[in-house]
Amino acid sequence: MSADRTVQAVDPVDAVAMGVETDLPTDVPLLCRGLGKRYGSMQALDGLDLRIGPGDVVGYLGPNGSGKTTTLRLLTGALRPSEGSASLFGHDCWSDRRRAHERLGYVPSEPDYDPRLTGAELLSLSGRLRGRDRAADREARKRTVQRLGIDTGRRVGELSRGNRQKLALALALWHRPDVLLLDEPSTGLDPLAQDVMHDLVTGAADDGAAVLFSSHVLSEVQQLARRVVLLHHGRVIDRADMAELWRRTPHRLKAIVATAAQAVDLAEALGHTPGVGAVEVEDRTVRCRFSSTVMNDVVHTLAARPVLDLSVEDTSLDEWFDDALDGFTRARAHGGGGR
Ligand SMILES: Nc1ncnc2c1ncn2[C@@H]1O[C@H](COP(=O)(O)OP(=O)(O)OP(=O)(O)O)[C@@H](O)[C@H]1O
Repeated sequence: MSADRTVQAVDPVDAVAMGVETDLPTDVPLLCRGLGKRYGSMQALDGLDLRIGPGDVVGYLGPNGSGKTTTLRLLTGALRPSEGSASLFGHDCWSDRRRAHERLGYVPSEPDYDPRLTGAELLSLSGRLRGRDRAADREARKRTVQRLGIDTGRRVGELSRGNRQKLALALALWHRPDVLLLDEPSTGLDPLAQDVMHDLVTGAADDGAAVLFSSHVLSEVQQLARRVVLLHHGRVIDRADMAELWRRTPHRLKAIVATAAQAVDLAEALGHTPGVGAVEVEDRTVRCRFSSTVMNDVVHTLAARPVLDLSVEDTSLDEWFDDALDGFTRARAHGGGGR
């Protein structure tokens, strides 16, 4: 087999694992291969393999200090890797930073712009630095600013944390980047601004951007991410596809009916529905767990009865997160570990 055919046949991440050298693929928006970073003797990131394609949205999770910001800073070229490489569209994030970052939008965890500049000045500077200052570009900046509700006449030093975050989002998004990196993007945002941010990020992905965002807000991750990667002490300990997590993890249901007798009747009906488990009755309240695959059966059972109040909790990500961390901690206690 020729070298070219080897490159086409083998996924670059797999290729690294197999010890096959490939060129950096120019059609892959974001690729990390064995990426590592040491601060002195402390290994903050260890052997990260990650590939993100167009339109993919990856939630990057992990406890404090697990290496999320370090990864994002390696991808922006602010840090030099100690091992491995990171590339955007085939351009190395450290040695070929200028080209790598032409199509990048980045929201840092602590936006620290020159406090003397106004938002308008920063946005205009961003346009000039990108060589994008035509009427259409100025219009795009205006639209993004309006969506986020930013007063661009104020100096950065006078802005609240939330308004500085909105400005960081505008700077990252107005030019429609092909790769979007967001470090805890909802920090400081009120619920309305969080919704706008979610719409903007989803819109960018729908337009084909590859998105990697870190977050501690699991409900937000559940809403935005198509995949999740869990980091602990600098190492990936689990990865999951959100669609698969939705399918396989149970929902928790709580229904309140008018009388204790109705509660017993509902519990019996639910108990006879395949896919429903852990049915409990307490006075007028019925609780159970069910998987997404039997959602319609559960709805039919409920619809035939006089339910006064109903709540369904989606627990997929919380349970996965807790289980994965528990499993990793137990494995380490027994001398193992995981990637
Ligand atoms: N400049 C630095 N010098 C030394 N150690 C650092 C430096 N930056 C980060 N670290 C250490 O590297 C590890 C990973 O830090 P990092 O900020 O990447 O974690 P994180 O997952 O983003 O955490 P958080 O969720 O709290 O933001 C931590 O132990 C941190 O103390």
